[in-house]
Amino acid sequence: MKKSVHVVGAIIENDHDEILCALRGPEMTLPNYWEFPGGKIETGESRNEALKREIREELKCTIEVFCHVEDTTYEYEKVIVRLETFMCKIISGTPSVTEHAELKWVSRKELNTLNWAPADIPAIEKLLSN
Ligand SMILES: Nc1nc2c([nH]c(=O)n2[C@H]2C[C@H](O)[C@@H](COP(=O)(O)OP(=O)(O)OP(=O)(O)O)O2)c(=O)[nH]1
Ligand SMILES: [Mg+2]
Repeated sequence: MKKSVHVVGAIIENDHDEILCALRGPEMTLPNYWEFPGGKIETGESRNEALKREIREELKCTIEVFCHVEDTTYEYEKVIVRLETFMCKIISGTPSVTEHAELKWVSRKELNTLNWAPADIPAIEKLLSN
């Protein structure tokens, strides 16, 4: 049976209506796709706790988590991913690259110019339409 993972992704928006997009590296699973920073929820963690921990680990900054945006399940070749995304704001620190190949701030209307991981498409559509 295929492995299932439950993942939280942070849609981090700044004061210029730009969203922080992260490029997965060539050695990661789903290489060279853009995603929202975040990762798998660990046992006993809430989604909020998992998101804050992942962002501390991956971007070295602290966020506040706001509204839930999307809940999508996507079946990849080897894994089934349930991705839940939340609007977030940075409350301290500046995002720095630790695991990703690149981080960039992209305006909402230009989000569709990036090659997003398939599980992210419903969230991207929502962000484009708001
Ligand atoms: N963080 C994150 N993961 C995503 C997104 N879209 C999407 O399909 N994924 C997939 C990629 C991975 O297969 C899985 C978990 O992501 P992850 O790579 O951040 O978690 P991890 O470090 O614990 O996992 P791994 O690379 O060791 O497999 O979810 C997204 O927007 N953000
Ligand atoms: Mg991650």
